[in-house]
Amino acid sequence: MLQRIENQLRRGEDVDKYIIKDFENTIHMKPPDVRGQNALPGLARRFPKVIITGMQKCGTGALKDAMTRSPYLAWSAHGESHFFDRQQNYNQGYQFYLDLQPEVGPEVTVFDKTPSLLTDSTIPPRVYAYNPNVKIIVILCEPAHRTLSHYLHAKAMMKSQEEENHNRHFNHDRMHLMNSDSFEEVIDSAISEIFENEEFVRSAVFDMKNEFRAHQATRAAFYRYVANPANFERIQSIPIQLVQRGLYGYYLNQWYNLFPKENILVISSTDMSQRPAKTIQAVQEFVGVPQTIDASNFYWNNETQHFCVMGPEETEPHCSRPSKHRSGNFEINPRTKILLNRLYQSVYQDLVDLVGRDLFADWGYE
Ligand SMILES: Nc1ncnc2c1ncn2[C@@H]1O[C@H](COP(=O)(O)OS(=O)(=O)O)[C@@H](OP(=O)(O)O)[C@H]1O
Repeated sequence: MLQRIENQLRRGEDVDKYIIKDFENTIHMKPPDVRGQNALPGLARRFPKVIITGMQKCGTGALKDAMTRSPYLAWSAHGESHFFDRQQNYNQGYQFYLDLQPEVGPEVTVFDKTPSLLTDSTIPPRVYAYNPNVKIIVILCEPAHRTLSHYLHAKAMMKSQEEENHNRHFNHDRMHLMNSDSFEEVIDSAISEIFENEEFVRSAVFDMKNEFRAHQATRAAFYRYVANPANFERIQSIPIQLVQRGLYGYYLNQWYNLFPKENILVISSTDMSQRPAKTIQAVQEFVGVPQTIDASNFYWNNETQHFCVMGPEETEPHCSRPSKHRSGNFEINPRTKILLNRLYQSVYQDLVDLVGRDLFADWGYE
């Protein structure tokens, strides 16, 4: 298995020179019997054949809600498994993962949705070691807006955790930033930290007087930062995560290096949001289940400005909750938008090289 992963990782080029390959001690070497378990007759827990790996805050919840309307698709009643990305879960092995799954018939495909999987370099080899035939779904959204949505989400989570006096998986040492600082201040401080040792790039990114031309240097410095093992712990802190998780091309490349292209479906959050029926039809085709979810399962909700999903008959409709924390209620200030655009435009081509530009025309990057 290890040799197979190493051979696969050698296929990629260019972006790969920044990629971490030191995963030997981080994976379970013996794969589970996915095929045998999933072929059991009658009701049984079944291993996920499909994983929605991201992107966090890009509409993974809406995608999951729509998918679970199909009688041929099911996900865990425990919610996001965090099996591959939380060491305490992964250490417990595949039986632990199986125990989280729903009991369903053999005609049902179980899927996992854990949107924090996409942007952690240790995860793709773990998922490959689990099942090299697994199908991966990734939903992507405009990365600058994603940082805002992630910030609001983190703040709201932190507030509710404080209220519950509940110390879950947040890094409280660094969370002081989130308590007092505005979104703009948090982004400034994250960018300063990422380019702490890259004076030329840092000055260029923050320079509002001159046209930004340092795309190549910014890309290289950003990738050096995320690939440096000395930064792995810092990357887990919310201020850095907000910015680092927009490196879609860099992280997607690690999945494409391991898995066949036809096993990865990348969709756009704009499509999910504006054309949910078409999107979910593409998902059903990719997963290989009968087309049971179509336009009749969606209706527009003016209050949330999103489609709600309904059906089959015996189930309640579901609409995303209107909330004052929704990023659609906020504007990013123009200077912060420029900073974030400079970063993400510097790395945009790596994403385009993998999945083309058609999906992202509405980002305004061209
Ligand atoms: N129905 C529907 N269709 C498409 N997109 C929708 C829908 N409802 C919500 N949204 C968007 O999803 C954003 C939340 O993304 P996630 O569900 O991936 O968040 S999470 O990572 O699971 O917390 C969420 O971001 P925020 O509004 O900032 O919360 C929305 O932009």
